[in-house]
Amino acid sequence: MAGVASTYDEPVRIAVIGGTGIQSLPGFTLAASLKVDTPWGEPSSPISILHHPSPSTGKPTPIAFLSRHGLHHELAPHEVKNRANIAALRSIGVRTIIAFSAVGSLQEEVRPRDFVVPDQIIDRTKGIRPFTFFEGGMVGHVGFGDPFDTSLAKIVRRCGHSLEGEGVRLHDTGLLICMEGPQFSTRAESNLYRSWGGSVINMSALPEAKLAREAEIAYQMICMATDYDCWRGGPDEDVNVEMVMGHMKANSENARRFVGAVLDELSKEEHGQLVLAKHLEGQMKFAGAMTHKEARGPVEQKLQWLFPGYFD
Ligand SMILES: CSC[C@H]1O[C@H](OP(=O)(O)O)[C@H](O)[C@@H]1O
Ligand SMILES: Nc1ncnc2[nH]cnc12
Repeated sequence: MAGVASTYDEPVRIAVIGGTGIQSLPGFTLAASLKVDTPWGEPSSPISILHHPSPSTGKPTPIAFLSRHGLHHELAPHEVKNRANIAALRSIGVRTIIAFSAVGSLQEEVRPRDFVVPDQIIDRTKGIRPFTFFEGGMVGHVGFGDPFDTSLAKIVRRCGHSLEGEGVRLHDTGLLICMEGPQFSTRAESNLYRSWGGSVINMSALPEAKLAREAEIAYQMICMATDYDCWRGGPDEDVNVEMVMGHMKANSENARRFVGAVLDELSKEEHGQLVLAKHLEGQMKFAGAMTHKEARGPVEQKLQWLFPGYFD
């Protein structure tokens, strides 16, 4: 990009991952566009560093923005460069991610254009996406009982509620089904997920959330419903891309306001420790050091890159 810096000297702590219909975050000042190479390859898109004025100090807080499906939505859900995305964000200092996703609703009360802050996930991906940093000679296990960061979730919910009455409808919790795709579900699958108590469905939460946890990054997804999948009506009402994009476009202003409110709040000094994910710091030093030094395989070098000093 002509005239835009390709480096950024300060660590960037907060990132937004944009999904379907959110390939950029207008209204912020573009300070740099970074091409980060990682041992897992290049991320889905260059990382934009945006300046966001902190409401408490007035100083600009840098925010990293990454477009999950590429700058022009060229990556299918199973082609998203999840490991490179998370590794690249961690390498520039990111410890908090707000991820955005267009989802199908599995419940009547979750209406198209409603927002949901999910608190649980059921994994219905098919194991074809690379889903861990810990393979190829170093074994690591990390807790995932709460797949989203519970402290971050509280802030996100508060911000969403502050916009209620201005066109934003928010559901505080939800069970997110993450399916493989790219084809949408069958009616039988959609009804099965409803019988499990599923609230919403997408194709992108995993392995993104798992990799963020492995990378010691606090992660919360904000979902926006765009359809009722295929359980509710006849074939005429089934989800299709036009429907998803139509609702995303019509409600994009609210989505941006929601993300903006969360960034305003996270930029406050009082959230400094949370934004640095101090509660997760160091967990992989032990979880990832299971494999005896002499027995480690070639992945060790990659993990040294991701966690400098952890596995010396
Ligand atoms: C275009 S509909 C299916 C597509 O939409 C969602 O994308 P994202 O989560 O990145 O907003 C869903 O996960 C699928 O990838
Ligand atoms: N019905 C649906 N299924 C999976 N992902 C989606 N994203 C938006 N709507 C969806």
